[in-house]
Amino acid sequence: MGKVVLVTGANSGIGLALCERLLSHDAQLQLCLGCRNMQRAEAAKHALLVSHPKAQVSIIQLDVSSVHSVLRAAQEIRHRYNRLDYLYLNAGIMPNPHVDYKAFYKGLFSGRAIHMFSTGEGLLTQKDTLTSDGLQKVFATNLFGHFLLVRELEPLLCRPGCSSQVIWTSSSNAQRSAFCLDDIQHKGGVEPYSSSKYASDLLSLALNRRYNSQGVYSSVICPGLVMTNLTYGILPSFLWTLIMPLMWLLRMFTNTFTLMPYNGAEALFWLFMQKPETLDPLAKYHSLTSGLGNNYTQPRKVSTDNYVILTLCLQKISPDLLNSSSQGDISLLFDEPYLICKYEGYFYAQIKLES
Ligand SMILES: NC(=O)C1=CN([C@@H]2O[C@H](COP(=O)(O)OP(=O)(O)OC[C@H]3O[C@@H](n4cnc5c(N)ncnc54)[C@H](OP(=O)(O)O)[C@@H]3O)[C@@H](O)[C@H]2O)C=CC1
Ligand SMILES: CC(C)=CCC[C@@H](C)[C@H]1CC[C@H]2C3=C(CC[C@]12C)[C@@]1(C)CCC(=O)[C@@H](C)[C@@H]1CC3
Repeated sequence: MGKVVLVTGANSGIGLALCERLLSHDAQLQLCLGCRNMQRAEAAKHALLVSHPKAQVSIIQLDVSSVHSVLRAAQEIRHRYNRLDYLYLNAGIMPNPHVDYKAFYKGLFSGRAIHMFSTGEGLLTQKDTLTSDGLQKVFATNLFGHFLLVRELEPLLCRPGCSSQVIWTSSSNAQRSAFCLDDIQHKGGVEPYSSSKYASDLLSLALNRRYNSQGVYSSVICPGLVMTNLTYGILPSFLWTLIMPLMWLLRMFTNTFTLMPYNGAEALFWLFMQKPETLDPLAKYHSLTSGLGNNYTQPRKVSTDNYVILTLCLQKISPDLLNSSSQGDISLLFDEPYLICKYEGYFYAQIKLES
């Protein structure tokens, strides 16, 4: 049986480009596309089969923002496969983005212009909404649903004598300043995207602590700035077309302008070929494209110094261990040295504080 790979958000952008690259590399793969929209999923499957007619590609309906959908999809995946070698947690959203042009012009003439272009730091805000579970949508999509998926697929990921990889599509937009322990869903802020990506970096560290001994290795990547549905939602397309020559020029100064989904998928693909035991749990793997168009992957330390290192150790406990909990309320109970985050009295996160 070939390796089993599940990719969330596989029907477009970086996820779809990754699937193309994986199938070109290994024709024996059993590739499962985790998508919320079946029509878009079928179109993606069709496109993959046109270039790889013999490939084994299946679809699982999965809305990562919905607890019910994740639980149902995980059950179906456990039924279909007896192993999972790679779990790509790639689906992500940045709803209703707004560019702060004042900060942009200020940044242009500061010494941090390149940093601003490669991280988007301080330039973007978003308006979040609620899911039907009553959770903040960005948190539920980019982080919580994926966490539930990992937990629910544990029996396929943790197999004696075998190793598996969990790979998060994070971002260099992940910022410590956007993440607040008292508000992990980012209910009260305007940078839920940045907050959710920072939390995914922390969560990946925690997953490594918890699962490495069972052969499961978690990594985070940043694909760079890639032109996809997500980025086309930030500026009107005519503006992107206008500034495109500038973006190609900027590649000479920052290799983070990968621009094409194929390039953005570089680090995701690179990780596929690594021995997971050799990976650095404290690294974020960046897809980079040089001015001459060469792709490569570079590990950079996840920014965890100069402030408290937070380790999210997420676990599943029985409902009776927790008392009252209202639907959609991820509440935090302080229990030194842990913060316990609960959801429907069932899932909770232990956030250990270290100095
Ligand atoms: N583009 C960029 O510059 C960067 C992107 N990223 C990250 O890369 C990842 C992929 O994004 P990208 O390819 O750019 O953008 P796309 O919008 O092209 O892809 C996002 C994918 O996620 C899927 N998705 C969104 N919400 C859900 C959900 N609730 N359940 C299941 N699938 C969902 C989308 O499905 P549907 O088609 O149905 O909407 C789509 O397939 C994201 O995590 C993003 O944050 C990180 C850094 C930079
Ligand atoms: C209006 C003009 C002339 C320029 C505006 C440029 C910004 C819209 C653009 C500059 C850096 C970009 C960037 C991202 C979004 C668009 C920018 C802010 C991201 C935040 C997109 C999502 C990610 O995850 C990051 C890695 C990107 C970092 C750079």
